[in-house]
Amino acid sequence: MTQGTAQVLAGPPAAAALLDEARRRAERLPHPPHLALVRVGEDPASVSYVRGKAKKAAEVGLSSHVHALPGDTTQADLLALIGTLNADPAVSGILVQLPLPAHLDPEPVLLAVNPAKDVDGLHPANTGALWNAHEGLRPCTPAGIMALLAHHGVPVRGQHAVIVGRSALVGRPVAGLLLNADATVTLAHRATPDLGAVTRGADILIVAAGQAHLITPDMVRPGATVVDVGINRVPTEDGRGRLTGDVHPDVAQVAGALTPVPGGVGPMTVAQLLMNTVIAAERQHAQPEVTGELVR
Ligand SMILES: Nc1nc2c(c(=O)[nH]1)N[C@@H](CN(C=O)c1ccc(C(=O)N[C@@H](CCC(=O)O)C(=O)O)cc1)CN2
Repeated sequence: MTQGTAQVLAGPPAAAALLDEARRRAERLPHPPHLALVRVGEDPASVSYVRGKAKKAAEVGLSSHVHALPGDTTQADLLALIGTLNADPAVSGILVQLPLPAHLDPEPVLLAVNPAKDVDGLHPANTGALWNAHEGLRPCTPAGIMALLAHHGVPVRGQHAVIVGRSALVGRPVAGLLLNADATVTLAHRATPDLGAVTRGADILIVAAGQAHLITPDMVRPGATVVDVGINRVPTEDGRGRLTGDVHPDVAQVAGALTPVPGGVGPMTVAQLLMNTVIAAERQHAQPEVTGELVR
């Protein structure tokens, strides 16, 4: 590490290691694990993320199918598809790409996925397992963050981790994972008074607030590890826009280590999804009664 410039916690090498492990474990199964990707509507970011997931699945020897439903799909039709995928023993994992169009309620949809096939880790059976440190499937971005820290040798045990943002997709579950890894955890959010006073106490600062450059250098303890989960598209003169994180680039002058955007946490989300699909397939192979309609 150069003085005054944070070590870069790059996502691609950590993601490659996770994908290698997924490929090796998938090869040991009698059939390639199958991932069902459900997308409703044509939101450009969702189209791109789902395409990326299917492409990476093929690269590691998993089969996948994109169930692309029209934007005016009803809640009943979406639930019927989930029911069909739950009942199909050839389907190892089911992912419903978020966000869903505004007329659909995501909660009953996530609740309908068989927890054993819930490779997004968002079913209450899996979030409950996470908070009780029981076996289950863990949400992809949070588990990817833990794998990224481990890959780069960042210790977690005994560290004070501060998380900014309490979303179901990132903030809440990453708090549970850090707690399970013996960190002392503080969860900050939009109602936290004097956010800087809280973030300055962090050895590990995880920012998932969805607000470009929310975290400025004065809010970071010198030498801290900073994980930027933000993906904000900001306008550029050429009209194409540019991705930037929730952490101001000048934080690199203060932090000990920092994840870039893009190229940090993002690739870990996809790699962890494929790892989760392999884990789900392994458990279903060992315990076939959790597939099909028997367990909901
Ligand atoms: N059902 C889910 N929906 C969504 C999730 C999720 O985990 N489950 N996460 C996000 C989107 N997402 C995956 O779905 C995702 C976001 C970002 C990346 C990524 O690799 N980002 C790149 C930049 C990509 C770009 O140029 O646009 C990076 O950060 O380097 C992958 C997946 C919301 N929905």
